Amino acid sequence: HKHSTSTQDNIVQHITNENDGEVMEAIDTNPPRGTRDFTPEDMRLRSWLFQNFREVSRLLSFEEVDFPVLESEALFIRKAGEEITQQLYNFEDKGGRRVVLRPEITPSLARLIMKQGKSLSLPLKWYTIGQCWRYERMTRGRRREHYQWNMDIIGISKVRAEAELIYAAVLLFERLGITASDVGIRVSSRKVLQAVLEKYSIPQHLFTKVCVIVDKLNKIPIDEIQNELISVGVSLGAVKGIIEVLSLKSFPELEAILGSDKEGVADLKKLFFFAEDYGFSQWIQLDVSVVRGLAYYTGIVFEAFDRDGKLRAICGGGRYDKLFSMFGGDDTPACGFGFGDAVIIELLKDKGLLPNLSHKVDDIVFPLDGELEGPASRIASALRRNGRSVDLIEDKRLKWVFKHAERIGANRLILVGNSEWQQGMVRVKDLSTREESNVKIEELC
Ligand SMILES: OCc1cccc(Br)n1
Repeated sequence: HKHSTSTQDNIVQHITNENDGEVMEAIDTNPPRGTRDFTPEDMRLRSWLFQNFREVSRLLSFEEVDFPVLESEALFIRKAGEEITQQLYNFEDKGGRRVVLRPEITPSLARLIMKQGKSLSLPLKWYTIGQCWRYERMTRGRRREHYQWNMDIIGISKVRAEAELIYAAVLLFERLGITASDVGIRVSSRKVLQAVLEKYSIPQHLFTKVCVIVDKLNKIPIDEIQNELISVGVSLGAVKGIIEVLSLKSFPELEAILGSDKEGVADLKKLFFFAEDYGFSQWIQLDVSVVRGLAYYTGIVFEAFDRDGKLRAICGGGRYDKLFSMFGGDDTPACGFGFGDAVIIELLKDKGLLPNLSHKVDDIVFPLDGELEGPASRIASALRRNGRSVDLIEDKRLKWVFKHAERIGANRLILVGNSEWQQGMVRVKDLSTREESNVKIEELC
């Protein structure tokens, strides 16, 4: 029997075990704060999404790789004040090592590439789908984990690599039924911001901090952006200049301020030129306010957004040519993107594009009475060896079995009955045509 005492968080049920009277507290059935369980229905949707990630990766000849979710904390200690490094899910393990549940994938990828060194032939195109973590005070009640599809191209310095990546994201959207009228991709280059800082002779060491602050544009009030820029040492004149450039949305405007020979402008023009051949021109737009919030981006950056403006960025990425040297390795050109598993599902819901996925089984095998359980198992295992998914049912009434067959969308209901079995037959009901017939065992598979 149970008696309940209410505590701070929830009703704690003390179930008194009638055998030895020991009071055992019922477990809390919720997963840890900020994490999710995936029921079979949830998992079908997630697997459907991930299968699309994998298929696009295959179409672009990317190879799958994987890394531990647990990483050394040192991989993510950066001084640029990024949100991602201020919310590390970090702890000390029993060996006294400072470790984290990784907040992103790219540093692990760079670590593995550095580890393999000269034995790797470049360029390479790698992808992975992995769970990433952050430890955010629950004041904001946001998730603490999500899965990210990462695509990275290492060893190509030309803008062709960014075009391949943006094309991969567009291909994924198209596969899910999303069009360029649902989603746009804002594109810019940090080299543009670099040029602005040079124009106002802002010291180079402020570059990543300025990028991280400017990434908050349209997320926090503009005067807070200005105050943060000033607080890291940017002059008021430069702040005005930065804000002005960030509002630019066309190449003529940009060239008027920076000149057309600037590397950043040339890269972007090339990307827009490639977009014609790839067929994703309708998806991309120049938007200099896009900088992305990661310290290590150095060139073209991009992020996909829903044109209704209701959701956070769907995916984002860019070029990070300095990450390897930051880790003490050789300079290696690199670019990539991350694509989370949460915002895209919200977008599909909003657009009525969620797929209708049900539990699919080929055959249900059911012995009509007790002593036919052996033959039923034999039939089930033969069918399974022939690649058919089989649900072998026992201890149920026939009425339940028929309903169950309908519920899980089985193709055939195979009833093992005495008289048929004596003739080496079983009764088969085709659940799509509703036809019933006796079938020889050997003709079943
Ligand atoms: O994209 C930022 C991020 C990183 C780790 C976990 C979650 Br949820 N979100």
